[in-house]
Order: sequence, then C-alpha cells, then structure tokens
Amino acid sequence: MTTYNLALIGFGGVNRALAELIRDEPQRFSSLGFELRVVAITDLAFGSLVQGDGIDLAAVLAMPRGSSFDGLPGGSSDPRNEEVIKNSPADIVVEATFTSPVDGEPAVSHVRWAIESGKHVVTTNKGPVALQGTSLSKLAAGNGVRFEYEGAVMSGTPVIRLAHKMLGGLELNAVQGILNGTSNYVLGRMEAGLRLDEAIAEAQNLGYAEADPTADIGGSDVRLKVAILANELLGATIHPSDVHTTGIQDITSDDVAQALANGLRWKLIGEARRESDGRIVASVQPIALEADHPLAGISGATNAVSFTTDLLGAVTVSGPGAGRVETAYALISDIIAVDDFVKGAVRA
Ligand SMILES: NC(=O)c1ccc[n+]([C@@H]2O[C@H](COP(=O)([O-])OP(=O)(O)OC[C@H]3O[C@@H](n4cnc5c(N)ncnc54)[C@H](O)[C@@H]3O)[C@@H](O)[C@H]2O)c1
Ligand SMILES: N[C@@H](CCO)C(=O)O
Repeated sequence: MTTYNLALIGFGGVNRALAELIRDEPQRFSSLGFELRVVAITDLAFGSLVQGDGIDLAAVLAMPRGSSFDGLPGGSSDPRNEEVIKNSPADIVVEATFTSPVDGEPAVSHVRWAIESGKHVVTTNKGPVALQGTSLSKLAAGNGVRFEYEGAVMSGTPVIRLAHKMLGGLELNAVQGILNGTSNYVLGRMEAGLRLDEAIAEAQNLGYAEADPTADIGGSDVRLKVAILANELLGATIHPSDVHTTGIQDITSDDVAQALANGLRWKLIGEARRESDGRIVASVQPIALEADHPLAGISGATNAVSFTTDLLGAVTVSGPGAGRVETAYALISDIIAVDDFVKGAVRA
C-alpha cells in the first residue's frame, strides 16, 4: 500500500476536517489504494510541528486554539512555513490558509515553494488559482508534480475536473451560477427574517464564511471563482479585476421581503460568457430571480453552476458550496488525482 506523507499548511476548519477523516476513517483511504500520514502542520495560531514518523492527530486535534506546538518534539511556536514546505518529508503539501483576493499571498509562495521542492500541492485556496493559476500549473508540469485545486470552486462538489473530463468534447460558451455558500445562506436567512449581521454570524459558525466575510458578502469570493471558471473552462485569460463585481451588501431585509411578496428571490449570480466576437465578459451581481428560474430554488450553502454547451444545451451541477467536511472532500479528490498521476493510473 502506498503511503503519502502530508504537510498541512493552515490548521483551520478545512484541514482539521481532513485530519479528522484521516484519524477516524483510514479504511476510506485504504479502499482507494493508499494511506495518508500527516508529517507536518503549520498554523499562525499553533506554530509548526514536523514529525517524520507521523503526527499523533488525536493529540493535536485535542489542543485548544491558543495553545502552541512549542515544547512538542519537532515543534515551534512560529509557523515556519517556508522551512516546513521545503524541508519536511512531505510528498503532498495541503494548502488551506486564508484566501487573499488581492495578490493570493502568502499562499502563492507556499504553492511555489512546494512545487520547486518536488512536492505535489492540493489546495482549497482560491487566491493562487485565480491570480497565478496558469504560471503555477506550468511550474508544476515542469517539475513533474501535480497542482490540484478542485475545492477552489464549489467546495467538494466536482466542477472543474468534471467539466474537463466529462464535457471535454463540447464547446462551452458560458458558465452561470450561485458560487458562494455564505451569501446564499445569508439571503435565505434574511428571507426567514434575520438581519444581515445575524445571518453572517450563523454562516461563520457553520464554517462557510471566509476569515473576512466581506469577501463573501461583497462578491470578491465569487469574482475569484468566476475568473477561475472562465480561465479553466472557457479558455479565457482574465484577471479577477476584469470581473465586474457587485455584492449583496446593499440588499436590505425590506428588499428581500418585497421580492418574496412579488414571487422573486435575490441570488448572487456569477457569470462568464463568450461574446460573438470571441471576447469573454464576466460579472458578479445580485439578481432577483423569478421563482421558476432554475437557480431560484438553490438554498442554503448549496451552490449550482450551469454550463452552456453547443451539443447538450445547459448542463447544471449542484451540491455543497461550502463547509468544512465538504471542502475536505475536495482535498481527498485532489489526492486521488495525485495518486492516479503517481501510479500512471486511469481510475474508472
Ligand atoms: N470553509 C469552506 O467552506 C471553504 C470552502 C472552499 C474553500 N475554502 C478555502 O479554504 C481555505 C481554508 O478555509 P478554512 O475554512 O479552513 O479557513 P479557516 O479560517 O478556518 O482556517 C485557515 C487557517 O489558516 C491559518 N493561517 C492563515 N494564514 C496562515 C499562514 N500564513 N501560515 C500558517 N497558517 C495560516 C489560520 O490561522 C487558520 O487556522 C481558505 O482559503 C478558504 O477560502 C474554504
Ligand atoms: N466562503 C466561501 C467558501 C467556499 O469557497 C463560501 O461561502 O462559498
């Protein structure tokens, strides 16, 4: 059985959920033909920990936030990301630190250090993918390793790989969808009578929101996802700043109630479309949808994306768009892709 050594960069909601699955459900991985061993963890709150024989996950998961890895063998109170990424005995670096919608840092550097030291990278962080995806993928190919990021769009719901693998023979001309779990959850809770701030607090407790939830509410999270989908699936070369973006911050409880009374539902819609002259235009904006619109019924943290194709018309995928365990699954699907690459396998 192959064993992959993992370095977890960021030990927040998503990477902790992955660590819990590795601790509690080893059979899930052995049935896939490999086992996972965590040999390094870094986090701003805890510092860094490197133990080549495998970290005792039950012990570190039991450590309260505010405690430090300092004092443990291989532990330090500093995150020491660069040293850990470059020098730990990891095969796969699992990047799940904060997303920066501005320059993608420090995650871009984390990914680059990993690739340049011959390690595969799996990440749920949208920043490096939206802002440096093409150059990092090229760097990975040149170094003979994989850079996988299924969780950057729609959490664990397969979108990027599914479109590449299953829609490959089609011409894709547009993608449109609900691509942020927090804002969709918040709009639904406002329909139920909560204030915007109360609904955001609930989404934070449920692990849906970004560390700074203005990214969810102001639309910059969806802007990154639209740029990723446009570049990956429509062959565009757009920067997130090319995506005209309006969030839901100005939608009031009255707007929501008024819309409901008129049979409409406010949704934050991200879209990228190929124009007849070949240009890709992309936007993020709140739209009050008619109740019979296919996206009007997408509720809670569920997301949906509709691909406009030449031979099939609209093909729509929906599923969880946020959540700790749901996003940890995206990392598992990326690790499966790494395993396929390492073994030269094509999984059915
Ligand atoms: N939670 C979700 O539903 C979800 C879904 C898809 C994608 N994502 C993305 O996955 C990533 C992780 O999400 P999360 O929910 O676990 O976030 P989180 O805020 O719970 O955890 C992030 C962790 O990273 C640590 N961190 C931040 N900067 C660091 C640095 N420079 N070095 C070391 N540690 C650092 C923080 O201390 C924190 O513990 C984010 O980029 C997020 O956008 C999250
Ligand atoms: N904060 C994001 C996480 C998934 O990218 C959301 O709510 O959709």
